Amino acid sequence: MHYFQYKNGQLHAEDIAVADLVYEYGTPLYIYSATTLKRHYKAFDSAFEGIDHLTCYSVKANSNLSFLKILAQEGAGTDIVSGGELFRALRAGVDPKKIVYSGVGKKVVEIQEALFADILMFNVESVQELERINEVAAGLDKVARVSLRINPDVDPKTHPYVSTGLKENKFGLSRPDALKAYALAKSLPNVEPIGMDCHIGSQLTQLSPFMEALDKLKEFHGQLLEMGIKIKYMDLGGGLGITYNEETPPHPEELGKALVESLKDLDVTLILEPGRVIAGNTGILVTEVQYTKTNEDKTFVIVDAAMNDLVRPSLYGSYHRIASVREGNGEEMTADVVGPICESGDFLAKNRTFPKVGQGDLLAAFSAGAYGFVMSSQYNSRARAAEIMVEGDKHVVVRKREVYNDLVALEEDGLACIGRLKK
Ligand SMILES: Cc1ncc(COP(=O)(O)O)c(C=O)c1O
Ligand SMILES: N[C@@H](CCCC[NH3+])C(=O)O
Repeated sequence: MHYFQYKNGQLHAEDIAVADLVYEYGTPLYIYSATTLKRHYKAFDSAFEGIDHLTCYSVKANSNLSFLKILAQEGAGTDIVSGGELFRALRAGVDPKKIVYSGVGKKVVEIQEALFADILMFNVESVQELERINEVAAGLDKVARVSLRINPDVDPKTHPYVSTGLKENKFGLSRPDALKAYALAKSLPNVEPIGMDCHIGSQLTQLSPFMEALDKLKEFHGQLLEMGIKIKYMDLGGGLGITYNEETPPHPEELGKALVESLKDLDVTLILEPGRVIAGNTGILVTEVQYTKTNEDKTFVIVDAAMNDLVRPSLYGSYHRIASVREGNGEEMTADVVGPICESGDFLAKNRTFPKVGQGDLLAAFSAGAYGFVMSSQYNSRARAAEIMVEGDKHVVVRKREVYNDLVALEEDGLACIGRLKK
C-alpha cells in the first residue's frame, strides 16, 4: 500500500494534492507521510514479536523531531551517533532507557551528556573509547552500561561507502580484540558490559549477510560465557534495504522469522537499529522545472533541487525514481535531471525516461525519506528545503524553509572586528 499515489491525474501525499502543498510552500519541498511512517514502524517491530526485543530507530536516517516524536509515541527506542542526536531524541520524548549510542568518535562531552541522560548503553567501538567511558563515568560517579561493537568481517554486498562490517572498515573491534576488550571491561570499575553489538552495513538486499553476522555473534556469545561474561542484549544493528528501483530486499517479516528462529534458545534481548527501512519510503522531494535544454543530443531538465538537497545520487550514484507530479499524457522524454549547483556531479537522475515536462512543471524524487534532508547542506549558499508532514487530509510544517538570514545568522558577529584569543 502506497501513500503517494495518483488521484485524478495528480500525485497525492495521502489525501492532499502535492501541487497544492507546493502552491502554499514552494519548492524544493520534502513531503512525508505520517501514516506510512507508523505503518513501517509497526510492520518492522511486529516482525520480531516472537522474541524479547527492542527496536531502536536509527536517528541518522531522518532526525526530524516529528519523526522521532511519532516513533517515540509508538514505543520505539533510538540508535544515536552524536550529542546532537541525543538532544533531538530527548527533545522528542524518546525514553532514555531505550537509547543506544553508536559511533567511533564519541567525545568526552557527548559521553557525559549520555551518562546524565542515563541511556540504555554505549556501543563501544575501540579500547580507547572503553577507557574514556570508564574515566568519564568515574568522574561522574556513575557506572556506564556498555556493549562492544564487533566487526564480524562479513561482506554485506552493498555500496562500499555504506559497508561497515568488513575488516577494512573503521567500525568496531575484530573478534580477538573484542574478547580482550570484554576482559578489560569486566575489570574496569565504572563500566558494565551488558551487551554485544554489530552493524554490517546499509541497504542490504539479501538475508544471508545478516545470518552470517548473527552466527558469528552467537559463537562469540559462547566464548563470552566461557569467560564468565553473561550479556543481556544482542544488538544486530540496522541495514535492511528498500526498493529504490528493482532491488528485492527481504521483507522485515522474513528477517524477523529468521532471526527469531536463530535466537530462540539464547537468553538475550534482541536490539535492532533500523533506519532506511522505516524512513525511506515515507518521503518524496518535490522540485520545479526551471529550464529544459538540449546540448547536441543530450537533454537536460534543470530543476530547483540540487545535490545540496538530496546528495545520494551524486555521492553513491544512487537511483531515486523520478516522476511527474501531474500524470503525463503518454508522451515521454529521456533526460538528465540536474540541479543549479556549479558541479557536473549535481544530478538527481541520469539518462532517465519519464513523462515529458517543461518549464514550471513539478517532478518528485521518490524514496527520499531516509538520508535525504539529513544529508542536505547549504552549498552554493542555497537555503535548505522545507519539510512537511501529511496525515490524511491534514498537514503540518515540520521544518520551515530557510531564508537568507539563516544562511548568515551564525556568522554575523564575525563582521564586527578581529581580536586576540582569550587565554
Ligand atoms: C550503527 C548503525 N546502526 C544503524 C544504522 C542504520 O542503517 P539503515 O538505515 O541501513 O537501517 C546505521 C547506518 O548504516 C549505523 O551505522
Ligand atoms: N547515507 C547512506 C547510508 C549510510 C548509513 C549510515 N551508516 C545512504 O544514503 O544510503
